[in-house]
Amino acid sequence: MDLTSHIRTIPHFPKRGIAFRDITPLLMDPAASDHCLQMLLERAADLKIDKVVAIESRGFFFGSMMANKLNAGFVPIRKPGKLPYAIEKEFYELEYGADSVEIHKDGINKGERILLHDDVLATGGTAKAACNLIQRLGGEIVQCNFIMELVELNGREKLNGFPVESLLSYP
Ligand SMILES: O=P(O)(O)OC[C@H]1O[C@H](OP(=O)(O)OP(=O)(O)O)[C@H](O)[C@@H]1O
Ligand SMILES: Nc1ncnc2[nH]cnc12
Repeated sequence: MDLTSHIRTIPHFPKRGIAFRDITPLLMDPAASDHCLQMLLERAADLKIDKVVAIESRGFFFGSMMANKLNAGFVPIRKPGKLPYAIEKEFYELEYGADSVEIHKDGINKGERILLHDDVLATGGTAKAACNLIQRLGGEIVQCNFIMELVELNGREKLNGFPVESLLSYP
């Protein structure tokens, strides 16, 4: 199955010059979503994952599905001000703005094996900030896993030192 046919490109969203890669057609198609999930799981097979950590909001869809299938806990990394308990916070830049991300301090126990998931790896700013949070809490990042990477933005370089897997590559 060709997953790219379920990803829609919207020119100039959310800003002029950005080609937005939209996964909502993939989410609407159960067979394609299941195929995507199986491909993500294949890449995480035998890694003995304790927790899947996923990034708000588009990382939550397949992140929570993977956690369920891997019999792992699910931990959200959220935009600022959304998590109710004690947090760790990290600032980052992205392709079209700057922001910060937060995680609950009790989301990860020292030494736990972590799979980080998001839909898109672009500049890598968000994922790198997420990795910093995970490491601050003592988690071991065993894989950073994405549906797609936007190769020209070199996100992989920012995640230097972590194993990175993505299903699809876009310019
Ligand atoms: O590699 P980067 O340059 O950091 O960009 C990638 C991030 O940008 C998008 O999220 P966005 O901030 O648009 O939020 P959303 O998932 O809530 O739509 C995407 O889902 C990643 O989280
Ligand atoms: N071009 C893009 N499309 C979808 N999500 C993104 N996150 C960062 N850049 C993006």
